[in-house]
This record gives sequence, structure tokens and C-alpha cells, in this order.
Amino acid sequence: MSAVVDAQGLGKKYGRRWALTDCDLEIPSGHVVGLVGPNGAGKTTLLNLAVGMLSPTTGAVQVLGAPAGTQQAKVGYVAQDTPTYVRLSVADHLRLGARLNPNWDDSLAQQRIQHLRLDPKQRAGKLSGGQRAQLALTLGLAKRPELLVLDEPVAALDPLARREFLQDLMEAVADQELSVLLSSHLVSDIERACDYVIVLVDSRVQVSGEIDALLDTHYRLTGPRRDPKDLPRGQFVVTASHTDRQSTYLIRTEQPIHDPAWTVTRLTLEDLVLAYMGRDVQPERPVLEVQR
Ligand SMILES: Nc1ncnc2c1ncn2[C@@H]1O[C@H](COP(=O)(O)OP(=O)(O)OP(=O)(O)O)[C@@H](O)[C@H]1O
Repeated sequence: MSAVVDAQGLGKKYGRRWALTDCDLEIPSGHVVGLVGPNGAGKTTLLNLAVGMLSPTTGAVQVLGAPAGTQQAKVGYVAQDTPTYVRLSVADHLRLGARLNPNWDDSLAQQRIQHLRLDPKQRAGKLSGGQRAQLALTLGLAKRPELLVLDEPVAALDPLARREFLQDLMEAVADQELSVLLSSHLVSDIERACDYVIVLVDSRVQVSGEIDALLDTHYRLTGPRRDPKDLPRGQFVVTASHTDRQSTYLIRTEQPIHDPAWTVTRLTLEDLVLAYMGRDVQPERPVLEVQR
């Protein structure tokens, strides 16, 4: 399958500070990709580079096989602050969407507006934050893009609206040729909606890949204290903690674990994400990429 986003050596510097460093990613199409990381990790920077709103300081990023920013009709972007025009009504937004987007799906837009009980005559400036977010998301979906990029799309939504929106996204991916790249702080949202994850910490991609494949290759090992250098070669240590007598390792390995000294536990996505978010960032280490 071709990559929807293909970043090689991608980096962005603001003044003296790197917001994104050495980013290599090859995201296959047909996924809902969750980009997760702490505040200031570089998520928005990566998304802005992917949609061509920023130019890289180093490296390059191709989107749907062409340089980022060159295929506006095929890429939808809903920025973090869910931009809408305060003086325009909901209906005006849909009319504008229809005029600007060649693949505009008006019946989808109208259905969503009705379902959300948004008054078409209401000006966007008079909508609540959550309603504005829903309007912006509707515009993004009705554009019928091949790639929809969403920066914290559900942050302003109430829990039910959040669940419904994520469900709509998954259905849209299943029904049409759509790939989604969304950022979120909440692993529960990613768990619900995404089948591919990227963990970004301190401007670096720590791990990326299909969630099932990542969960199949990460384990928690607990047992008698052991030095990391005594672990088999194919076991990559993500985090380690020790007491006087016991060691706990979170490792990634492609090999089965036969050592009877270890109690081996599978991880949840939250365990995995938190482990990569909480570990000391060691730039000299190779970035892990697991794909099927
Ligand atoms: N326009 C800018 N000028 C200078 N520094 C910036 C600019 N935009 C972002 N940064 C810095 O780059 C780093 C990454 O910011 P970015 O907005 O990409 O992070 P983020 O992961 O999206 O954060 P959050 O989850 O809080 O939205 C931060 O340290 C931020 O202060």
C-alpha cells in the first residue's frame, strides 16, 4: 500500500529551538492514525508540515505521493482552534465549502448539520465551542478528502459527541478511501478510534506503527534483579525499574520469551504510550517502527 504521509529526516526549528527533529515516518493509507504526545511535543508542528502550512527546516514530507501542500483538494485539515468565520452562518459555511471544494458532498454536510441540531441560520460566532468544532469537522468530512488531518478534533466535544464523532470517522474510513491523521492527548480516544499510533515526545517520534503489531511485540517482564546487559540481544528495553531484588522491564521484541525467571505480561495501549512518553529521551537510540 502507498504511503499517505512519507517523511524523511523531517525537522522544524523555530528560532533556536527544534520543534520537530529527525522525523522519519511512512504511514500507509487506510488507517486512522493517532498522534499522541505531551504538550509542546511537536504534534501541531508535524501536522502543519504535513498539510504544507509550514515548510521544513530539514528533510521533506510527501503527502499522497506529492510534496506536502500541493494537493489541497485531496487533503482536509481542521486546525486546533477549529477555525470558522464568526460573521458567517452555518449555512454560509456549507455554501462556501461547496464553492471551494470540487468533491463537496452536500448531502453529507446537510445530514450532519441536521443530526447535530445546528441552526443553519446561526452565525458561527454565536455557536458554543463544541458546536463550532462540530461545524469545522463537518466541513472537513464533506470535502471528501483522501487524507483528513485533525488537530485535537474532539477536545471541545462532550463525551457522547466525542464518541459519536470518532465512530463517524471510523465509518468514513471503512466506507470511502479515506485516511485520517489526528492528534489527541487522550489514549482512550486513540484506543477507540485508531488502528495506528505515533508517539511524539520532545520533538522526536519515539515509536510508530499499527497498534496490534505494537501490542504483539511489547511485554512487561518482572523477575529477579537482572542487569540490562544480561538480556538477550533481540530485546529492546523501553523502560526499566529495579528494587534491590526485583527488576521490571518493558521491552520490545519480535522473539518469543522463554526465560522461566520472568513473569511476562501483555501491555495495554495506555501502558505502551505512557512507557514511551515517560522514558528518558535518548536521541542516539534508533526510532522504533513496527508495520505489517
Ligand atoms: N510559531 C512558533 N514560534 C515559536 N515556537 C513555536 C511556535 N509554534 C510552536 N512552537 C514551539 O514548538 C514546540 C512544539 O509545539 P507544538 O505546538 O507543535 O506542540 P504540540 O505537541 O502540538 O503541543 P500541544 O499538545 O500543547 O498543542 C513547543 O515548544 C512550542 O513552544
